[in-house]
Amino acid sequence: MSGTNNTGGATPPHYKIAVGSLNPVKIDAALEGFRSVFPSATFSATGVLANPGVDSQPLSDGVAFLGAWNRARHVFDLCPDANYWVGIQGGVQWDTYSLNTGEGKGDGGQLQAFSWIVVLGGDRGELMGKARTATHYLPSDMSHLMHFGYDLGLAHHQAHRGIDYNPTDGSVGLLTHGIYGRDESYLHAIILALIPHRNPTVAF
Ligand SMILES: O=P(O)(O)OP(=O)(O)OP(=O)(O)OC[C@H]1O[C@@H](n2cnc3c(O)ncnc32)[C@H](O)[C@@H]1O
Repeated sequence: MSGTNNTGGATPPHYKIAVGSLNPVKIDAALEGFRSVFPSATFSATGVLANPGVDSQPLSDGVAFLGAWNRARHVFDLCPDANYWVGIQGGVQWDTYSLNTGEGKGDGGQLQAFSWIVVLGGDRGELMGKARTATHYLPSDMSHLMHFGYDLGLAHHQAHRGIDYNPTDGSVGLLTHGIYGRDESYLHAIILALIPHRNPTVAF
């Protein structure tokens, strides 16, 4: 993939990333993550509508991971000419360590919010990296609403009427007053999910 440019220097290799989402925050985070992990290459990223194969609001760690994996596999099928395939899936899970209820599950417990990221590479998508974003806890009024079927965005809207989150900051950005946004949380996890790709001779 490398050649020479008209100044005589080597042209850096270019790689295509296919992201299983039309959400610009996810696509931009994936692109930025690849660029920071592989600074001597160039990248372009395309978002594609991929099927997570799970509920739109996953309620467990495992289902959220499955959503990320399904998105990555689906975008692999849809974009065979890409070099990397990325699935990002948000989810929530009842805290098993909650001291509030002693049960840590169901209404009255605390909800953790996070996303899973799966990055596939290799000719057949056989090289997989995965990572979970940082976790934050949702306020109890939101957890209550989500217990009754609201998704995260709707629960925010309902619980904090008048203070809508912006898509880039997301839930975590609203709750940290803009110190740590959804974009940054995706970026950090993309970098971690690229560890096997950055170290292809190491077994994970
Ligand atoms: O278009 P896709 O890729 O599906 O992106 P999404 O924004 O819907 O995000 P996810 O499917 O990954 O997240 C699952 C649910 O959680 C919601 N969600 C995820 N992150 C959020 C955040 O930071 N703030 C508010 N809602 C969020 C989202 O709207 C979904 O209903």
